[in-house]
Amino acid sequence: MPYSLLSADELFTEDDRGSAKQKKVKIVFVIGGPGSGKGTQCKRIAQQFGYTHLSVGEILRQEISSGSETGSMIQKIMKEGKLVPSDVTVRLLQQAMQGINSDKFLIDGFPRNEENVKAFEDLTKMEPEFVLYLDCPQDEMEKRLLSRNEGREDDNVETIRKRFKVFMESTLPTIEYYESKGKIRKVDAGKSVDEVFESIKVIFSQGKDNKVPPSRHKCKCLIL
Ligand SMILES: Nc1ncnc2c1ncn2[C@@H]1O[C@H](COP(=O)(O)OP(=O)(O)OP(=O)(O)O)[C@@H](O)[C@H]1O
Ligand SMILES: Nc1ccn([C@@H]2O[C@H](COP(=O)(O)O)[C@@H](O)[C@H]2O)c(=O)n1
Ligand SMILES: [Mg+2]
Repeated sequence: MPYSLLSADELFTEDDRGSAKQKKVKIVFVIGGPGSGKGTQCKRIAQQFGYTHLSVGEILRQEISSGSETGSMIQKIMKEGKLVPSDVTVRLLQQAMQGINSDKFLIDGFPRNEENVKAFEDLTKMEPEFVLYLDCPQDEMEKRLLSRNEGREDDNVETIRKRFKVFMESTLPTIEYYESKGKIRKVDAGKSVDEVFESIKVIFSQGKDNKVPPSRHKCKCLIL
């Protein structure tokens, strides 16, 4: 089945179509290693700053729960700590976004690799306003995941280590790509939940365009 993503036309509301005005949808991506606190902080950001929080991992887990063939394919990949093909991920993300009437999306756990970035850019022709990067030491992330107790099949030492490897090899280059575009807003996520949120609040409070000086994350350029 061919997958399509939100087209520019689909981003018009009924009212907007009448007055030929485009609905401006603002997107913020939230990335960080497994257990860096993406879900925890996104809940707070959504509450305080009026964003719609979409966790891509959660969207994929819902597909698993639906019992579909795609769901069983996703389940196998997740158990291995690997990444789901981008056409599947982006289609499910699109469906979730289309089902919600919001102009501010906080997309948690996306993008995870170069393929995710490319699929999103190609299909939506949209870019995030900025990318929040939760930077956390690996030993702290591992400790958090091993005491999370939410019954996730991928929260075991073996899979956690694989997820760290995928983060280093596949996700860090996407951070470098957005850094080269001046879009990374990095926070130290190794502190307490309250302290991390204090740093995040500064970023989300910087005027309507969220224009804050980019963080000084050293990186190489990712050629897409
Ligand atoms: N700053 C923090 N200090 C201590 N514990 C935290 C902190 N942030 C989150 N936690 C806890 O760590 C665990 C992982 O947090 P969370 O689920 O938010 O991470 P995540 O980045 O979404 O992980 P994943 O990528 O696996 O979905 C949770 O049990 C959460 O309560
Ligand atoms: N863009 C993404 C996001 C997630 N996955 C898969 O889901 C797993 C869990 O994601 P969390 O954000 O909840 O940690 C992740 O390990 C991947 O298997 C993905 O493939 N692509
Ligand atoms: Mg999460």
